[in-house]
Amino acid sequence: MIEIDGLSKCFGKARAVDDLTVTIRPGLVTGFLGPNGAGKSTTMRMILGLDRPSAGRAHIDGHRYEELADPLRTVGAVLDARAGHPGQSARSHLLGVARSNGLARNRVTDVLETVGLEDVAAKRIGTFSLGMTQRLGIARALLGDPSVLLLDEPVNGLDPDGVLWIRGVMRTLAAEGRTVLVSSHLLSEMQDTADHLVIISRGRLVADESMSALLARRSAGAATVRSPHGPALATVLENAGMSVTIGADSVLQVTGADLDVIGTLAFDHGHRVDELTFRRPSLEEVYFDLTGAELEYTGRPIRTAVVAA
Ligand SMILES: Nc1ncnc2c1ncn2[C@@H]1O[C@H](COP(=O)(O)OP(=O)(O)OP(=O)(O)O)[C@@H](O)[C@H]1O
Repeated sequence: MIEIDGLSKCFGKARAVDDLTVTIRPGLVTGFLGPNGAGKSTTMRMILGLDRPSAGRAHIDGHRYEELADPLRTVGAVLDARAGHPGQSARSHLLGVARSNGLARNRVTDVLETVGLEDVAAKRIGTFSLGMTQRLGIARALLGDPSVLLLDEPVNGLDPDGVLWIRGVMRTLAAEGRTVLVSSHLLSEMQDTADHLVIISRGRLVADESMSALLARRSAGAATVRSPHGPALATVLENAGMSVTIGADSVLQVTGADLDVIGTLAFDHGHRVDELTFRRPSLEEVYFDLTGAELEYTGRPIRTAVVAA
């Protein structure tokens, strides 16, 4: 379990992480989402004792990272998959990490097998593809058989096979009862992988909810209403305080009410309804609903330079 309490980090006057309080529970894949610069990496670095908090604390299984007697046995992390000397083989790199952390040699064979690198264990790391490098990073994180895993953007640059593989690994680790915290800006990837989401924006917590609860938020979803009396029904619904847009073939998109309320109003006013469905918002829509107004870096149109003749 990771317990974060009032965690803050200032770089000069800038607050990268601002009074963050959240608990990351075991047995789940928790997605850690936020726009670029939201403070995800800084938070992970503070959990791992790589950055000193300006205020607050982060505990892993009840202890600050610095207090852990055998850190690798408690927490494994992949912050930057690149590690080790490019001329070293994967096996000798892992053996070195095992030796310097007092871990049994046979763990190296175990983790090489877990990540599917046994056949290339003797190859030099420098010749590895990005996917193999990510696998090696995960092997290193698993060496101590830790109960907590932190992965910073693990699918960055991976091909679909690699993405699928990492997704499977995370799900398996969580199913084994471990705490898995994975940061990403790939929302669609999180939608398929995470059980729970922690979303931050400008260093502040904006959501800490199960994936299903987050997607069930009605604010970003809309009801589709198809009726031969579209415009008249739209007026009825608007008069009841709902927000209605009329699309092609007079199909209505309605927000601000549950389906049964819409259906009852239509019935009471004598409007036949041929379709009444609720479209669940995608994670992307919910995410922008939550963070959109607070994006640190928003795109601006590129101006074409005008060169004076
Ligand atoms: N060492 C540092 N010195 C100064 N500012 C920093 C430092 N590290 C991070 N920051 C700033 O802190 C803020 C949070 O950065 P951080 O890398 O934690 O965000 P992030 O959510 O991981 O972003 P990304 O998705 O782009 O990796 C940013 O404004 C960043 O510029």
